[in-house]
Amino acid sequence: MTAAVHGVNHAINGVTEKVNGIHISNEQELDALVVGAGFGGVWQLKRLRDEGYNVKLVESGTDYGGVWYWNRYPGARVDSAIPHYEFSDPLLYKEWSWKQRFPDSSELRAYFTYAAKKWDLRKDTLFNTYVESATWDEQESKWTVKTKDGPTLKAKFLLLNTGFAAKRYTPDWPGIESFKGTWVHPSFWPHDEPDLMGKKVAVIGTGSTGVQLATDLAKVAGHLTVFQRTPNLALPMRQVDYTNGDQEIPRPEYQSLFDHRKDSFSGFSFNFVPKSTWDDTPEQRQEFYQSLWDKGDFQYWLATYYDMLFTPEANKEAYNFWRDKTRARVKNDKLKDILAPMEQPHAFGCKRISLENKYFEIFNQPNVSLVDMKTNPIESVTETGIRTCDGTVHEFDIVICATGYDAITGGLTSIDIRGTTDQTLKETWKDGTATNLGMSVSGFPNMFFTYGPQAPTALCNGPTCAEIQGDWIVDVVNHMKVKDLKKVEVEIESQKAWAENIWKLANMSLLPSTKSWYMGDNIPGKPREPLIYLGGVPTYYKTLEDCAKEGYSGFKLS
Ligand SMILES: Cc1cc2nc3c(=O)[nH]c(=O)nc-3n(C[C@H](O)[C@H](O)[C@H](O)COP(=O)(O)OP(=O)(O)OC[C@H]3O[C@@H](n4cnc5c(N)ncnc54)[C@H](O)[C@@H]3O)c2cc1C
Repeated sequence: MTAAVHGVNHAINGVTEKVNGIHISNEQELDALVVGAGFGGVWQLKRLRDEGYNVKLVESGTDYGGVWYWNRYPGARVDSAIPHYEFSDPLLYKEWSWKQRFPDSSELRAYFTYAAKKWDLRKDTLFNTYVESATWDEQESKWTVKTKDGPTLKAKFLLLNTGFAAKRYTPDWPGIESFKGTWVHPSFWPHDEPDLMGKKVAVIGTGSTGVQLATDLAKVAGHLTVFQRTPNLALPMRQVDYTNGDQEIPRPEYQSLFDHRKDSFSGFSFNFVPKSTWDDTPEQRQEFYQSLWDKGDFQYWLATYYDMLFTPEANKEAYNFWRDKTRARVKNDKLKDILAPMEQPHAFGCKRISLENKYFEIFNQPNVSLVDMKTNPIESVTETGIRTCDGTVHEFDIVICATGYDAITGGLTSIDIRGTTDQTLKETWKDGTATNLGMSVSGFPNMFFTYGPQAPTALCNGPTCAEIQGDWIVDVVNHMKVKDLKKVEVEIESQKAWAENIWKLANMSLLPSTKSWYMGDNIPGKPREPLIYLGGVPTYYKTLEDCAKEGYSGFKLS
């Protein structure tokens, strides 16, 4: 018996059928099931297969790329410069050439297609396959994983690479369903590009996505209205086109660069300088800030004085430089005060810093206006547009709701995961997240995740995290095989110690002083807690290494 879902046939009751062109039997038993086809999942599928395991990858989308599969909105591009933002395998990087220093979403998708071909991944990948639930079977020491309208799979290891952005968030403004125009979350951007030329367009939200969208749409929209709740302290990107095929960093230097990503606080090849803001004279400081500013990338954020994220005065100094630079780019005094206020709105760098390409200049255009949601919030959505609290109805053909995600934990808690008790992961984390090493949870044996809570995650370059965490997970799997073990489980005491460490590090920084998704603030009812490990990649890497050397201390192996 077969059933067709999204044009895909799958097996029911144990009959082997073809899913996405690959043979899969219901309740097929695997060494590992990898969920998610972004950097994390793809790296693990490749590594585990190289080690000879029987492994499959399932992905709810129809192709590789993870966030770059979903995010096709105008202007979507990565803020991590290449070659940092790619896999470290010479088989890939020796032949792949990028067109730009910060590639756009379509180029990143092309890169994933190339990687999938080189690594021959498709034969072990099931697309259109959303994991709904996973249940631990204590007798068998295996996970039973159910997919929506698809096969059920059994695996010794459940490896979740569901990313930080799998659960979209739209505020529940009254009347959204009554809007007669197009309402879209940018990560569900239609594959058939809508024609926005001359249209009345709203972009709600000025996170990284909002900034990128607004910059691009200001060029085509008849009128663009940007709704800003919080100023984005965005930095100049300094894009470079590699039109002649020459990449900025020569290929022979790549391997060393990849090897040293783990030595950088944020997984790139730069670090905070071992100098306080006040070690320099005011003139030296201006010169140093300017040099970082000119380099573009995240350097003004993550290659600056070491005390910038930790002391309010140092942070304010960094803000003031940013503010003066930015205000000089905006002509209208009122808009200057909304976009780059004289008074620092929040700690610099404690919300995700975005990179921009002439974003602030769009507000000098006659077809662009800005609504300050701090003083004039959205009250409701009408048939024709958005009503703000001052009573104005702003009319739109299309509203792009760039309001982000239930970030970092939402993708994991959306799956009904039950471990050694009947309590789901969502219930387990109801009052706060608890993990060991930001990769595993007590009561959920043989389950690991990457780019999740209590790890460097959003403060770390994506591929760096994917490889560091993925390699560590593969080592655990190998260790279990060599020692003929069935079950690896977090000890509750090590989990408690890790949570304390997360808070301790966060409290040393300015992070808790700022409302952001790093602290769970953007989702009503979400516990307020640091979702990110602030010790930096080198310390995190060493902690993982030590844990492995000590025979996986903090874990019970049986
Ligand atoms: C708009 C945007 C811009 C970003 N820019 C940067 C940047 O500049 N630099 C940087 O380092 N990082 C950036 N990131 C972070 C980015 O998430 C990482 O760089 C990297 O892509 C993480 O890879 P991943 O494999 O962990 O997750 P993802 O790329 O998010 O992939 C996860 C995949 O899992 C799938 N999935 C989720 N749940 C299920 C389920 N239940 N069943 C089946 N499949 C599922 C999803 O469909 C998705 O394809 C950005 C993220 C976003 C959203």
